[in-house]
Amino acid sequence: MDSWIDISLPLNQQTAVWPGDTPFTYEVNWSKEESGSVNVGRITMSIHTGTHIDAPFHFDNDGKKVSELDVNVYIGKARIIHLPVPSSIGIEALTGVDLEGVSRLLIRTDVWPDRSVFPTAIPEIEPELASYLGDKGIRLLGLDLPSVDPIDSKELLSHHELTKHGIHILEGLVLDQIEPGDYELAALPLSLAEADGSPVRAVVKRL
Ligand SMILES: N[C@@H](CC(=O)c1ccccc1NC=O)C(=O)O
Ligand SMILES: [Zn+2]
Ligand SMILES: [Zn+2]
Repeated sequence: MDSWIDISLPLNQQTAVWPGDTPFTYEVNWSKEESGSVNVGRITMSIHTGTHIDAPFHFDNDGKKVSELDVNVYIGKARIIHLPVPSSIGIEALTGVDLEGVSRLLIRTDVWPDRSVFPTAIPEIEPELASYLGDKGIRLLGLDLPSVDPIDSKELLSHHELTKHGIHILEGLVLDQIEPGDYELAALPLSLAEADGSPVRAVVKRL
C-alpha cells in the first residue's frame, strides 16, 4: 500500500531563511515545572520560511489574505514533473509536458541541494509561463525553490502574473526523492485571518 510522503522542510533553528528575515525559533515559553501541568511552546518565524504558500497580500496590498483563499486548491490530485537544474523555467521547458486535466503542478528542479544555506541564485520562472499554465487550467504551482521570482527581484513579476491568471503559489517543497508522476497532494495553509502566507505541511501519495 502506498503511504503519504512528507515533502516539507523540517523547521528548526538551522532552517535557512530569506536573508535578513526572522530566524525560526521554538521555545518552551511556560514549562511543566512552572505551570505545574504542561509545557507550552511558542514559535517565532517568518511566514516565508520552509514549505509555505503565498497569499496575494504578500506582494499586493489589496490582495487576498490567507483565510480568504480557497482550501480546495491545496488538496487533491497533482502532477509532479522533473526539470533537472534548469537555468530558467518558461513555456519552452514545458513543451511536451502533458498537462491535460492537471490543476495542480509541482516542479522538481534539484537546484537547492543544501537547504541549510539560503541560495544566492535560483532559476527564473518566466512571467509568460503564467498565462500558459492558467490557460491549461492550472490553479496551483508548487516548486522546490524558495521563490517563484529571482532572489533579488523587487517587482516580483512572476508572483503577480501567476496570481493574475488564477494560479496559487506553493514554495519550498522538498522533492529530492520524488519520482515524476501523478499524486494526491495535501498542503493546507492555516486559517490565518490577516496573513500574507502560511507555512504548510505538504504531503503526497502516489496515485
Ligand atoms: N517572495 C518570497 C519572499 C520574499 O521576497 C522575502 C521574504 C522575506 C524577506 C524579504 C523578502 N523579499 C525581499 O525583497 C517568497 O514568496 O517567499
Ligand atoms: Zn513566500
Ligand atoms: Zn513567493
